[in-house]
Amino acid sequence: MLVVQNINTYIGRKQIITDATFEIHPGNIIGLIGPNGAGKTTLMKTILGLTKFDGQIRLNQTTVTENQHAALANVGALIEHPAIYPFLTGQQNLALYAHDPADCRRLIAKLEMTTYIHDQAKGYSLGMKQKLGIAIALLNDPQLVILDEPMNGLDVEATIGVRRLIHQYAAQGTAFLISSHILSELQKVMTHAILINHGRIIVDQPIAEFEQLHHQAYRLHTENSQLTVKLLSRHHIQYTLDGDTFQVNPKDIFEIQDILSAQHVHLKELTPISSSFEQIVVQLLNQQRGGDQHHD
Ligand SMILES: Nc1ncnc2c1ncn2[C@@H]1O[C@H](COP(=O)(O)OP(=O)(O)OP(=O)(O)O)[C@@H](O)[C@H]1O
Repeated sequence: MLVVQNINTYIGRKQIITDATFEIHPGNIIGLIGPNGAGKTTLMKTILGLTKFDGQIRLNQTTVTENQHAALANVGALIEHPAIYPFLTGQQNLALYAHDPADCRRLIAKLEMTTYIHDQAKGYSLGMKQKLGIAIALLNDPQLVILDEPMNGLDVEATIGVRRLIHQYAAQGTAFLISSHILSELQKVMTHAILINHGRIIVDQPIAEFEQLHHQAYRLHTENSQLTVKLLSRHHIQYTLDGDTFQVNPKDIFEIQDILSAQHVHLKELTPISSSFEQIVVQLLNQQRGGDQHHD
């Protein structure tokens, strides 16, 4: 549905996105993850034809450029602050974009905006504005919805409501590209993860594959920790040590067993341990910085 190929985005003379390539298919919920300033918002704006870029963006075979937005008719978006007219009511704001009043009513009910939807939007709280912005993005059964930090300012119930809506729309084939710093929240909805750092995509994977490929470390416990330290160091094998427990990389476990066995150091434990999604992301970013394998 959406094909992004070799995108380079510039703001002024500064290159913000470098060589971004990925695809989004119907029903995908892509979590766009990355540190502050990584380029998430810029990438979203680029897809919406709002920045200067080179490379190819095609939505259903139709090209999007800075000046060609026809393909975006079926794309809903909430980027930075919702585009809301403060002197109109929430209802009037929705009506500006809606093709079908029934669609408005449905979204107002699902996002529980009934009590204030006839008030002027200028009096709305941050969360109320955010919900209205999400409702606008979801109007008219979009094929693709781009949401930048959608959970900003939402209370617990609204967060659950938005999550439910995302699942419902995705089940009907709508695709989502969602950025959030709340990884635990993204984890509840996303089917794929794109990790971006310094404007480059460093991971683009289905979530199951992502966790499987990146999560493992092994816990190692031997009968002689001091000798184990010496042997691992001598063979340049990376590890962390907490008390008597080592943590090592999966790729090294066979070599470690051979080394220890050659020196008659017996294993007491060698077991896979899983990391949280957050730990994996931190680890990947650390690796990018040339950092080590330490965990919190
Ligand atoms: N209008 C602008 N002028 C100059 N530089 C900009 C502009 N907008 C963004 N940038 C730069 O582009 C880079 C990416 O910014 P962007 O807002 O896309 O990051 P982000 O991943 O969305 O960050 P955050 O998580 O903090 O929202 C940053 O280095 C930022 O300083």
